[in-house]
Amino acid sequence: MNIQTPADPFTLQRRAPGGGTAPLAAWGFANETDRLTDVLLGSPAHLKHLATSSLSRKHLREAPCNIQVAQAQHAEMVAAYEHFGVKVHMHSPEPELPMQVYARDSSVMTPYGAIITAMAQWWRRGENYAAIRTYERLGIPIYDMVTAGTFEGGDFAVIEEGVLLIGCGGARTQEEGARQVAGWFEAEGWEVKIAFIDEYYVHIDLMVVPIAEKLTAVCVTCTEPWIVDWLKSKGHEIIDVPFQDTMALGCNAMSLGGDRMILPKSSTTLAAALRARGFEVAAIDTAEISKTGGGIHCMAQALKREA
Ligand SMILES: NC(=[NH2+])NCCC[C@H](N)C(=O)O
Repeated sequence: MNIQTPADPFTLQRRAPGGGTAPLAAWGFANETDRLTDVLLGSPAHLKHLATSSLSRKHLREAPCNIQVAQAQHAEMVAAYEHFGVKVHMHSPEPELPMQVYARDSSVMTPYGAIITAMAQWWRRGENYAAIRTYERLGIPIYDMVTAGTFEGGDFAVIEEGVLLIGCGGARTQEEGARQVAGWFEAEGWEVKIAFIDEYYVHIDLMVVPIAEKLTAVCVTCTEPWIVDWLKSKGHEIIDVPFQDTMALGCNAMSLGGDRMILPKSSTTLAAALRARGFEVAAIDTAEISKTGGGIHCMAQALKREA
């Protein structure tokens, strides 16, 4: 007998106030390291190199992004997901949205539905509205929307099942937004920590990124020691990514589960550490895209992972 679970209907606010929201049946994940089946990406069709952060400003000054090369690199990344059998879903590209390629930030997927975030920079605010339309089109319910200040998805890091690390640099994710999201997940029974970071680093996913169960990539040089100790206290092994690689988005990789990883070609220390552990590694040249301030993890939103 084949009993089909009824899909959860699209709604703009699925969150049960006070906690106890049921996980989605057809979408979502328990953690960020199970086998990825569906990913949400953004098109680089309208990508522009803007001075969005210290890092992107430096590249803009020295050697601006060649957009055509960046687009070709993005296509290779898409091919890598497809090669690994991951279904790729795309936001509808809009010419007014120059940073839509960074699909991590305008929303975040959770076990209970998507959160629509609140982008800090004016040229990214429209991405939040576009994201609502994307989730409606895909039939994925929205858990809730951030209404307290700003919150960007790169600062939402599911460390393991029921454990959340929220980055708060002030310039992108503000403390008000961080506390609102923290409150929701505490009500759901999660352990939540807020990491106050310097705005130079933009988002926490520059320096702390899940690889596999109890295995996390961390730039130990720029990550507060309490975070490393906290991860270790949970039994996580840390792969230390060198500072220079980290600033080239080398820590900003995407776990596909099943000991498979997509990471930037330049991230040779992380790649060697993973290969030594028997991982299958897809190393993509994303150097041109990354001049605009983000990497592989910033460009991807896991919509569904299977245990
Ligand atoms: N999740 C991330 N780390 N995203 C990086 C986004 C980069 C983009 N240039 C911005 O400044 O908004």
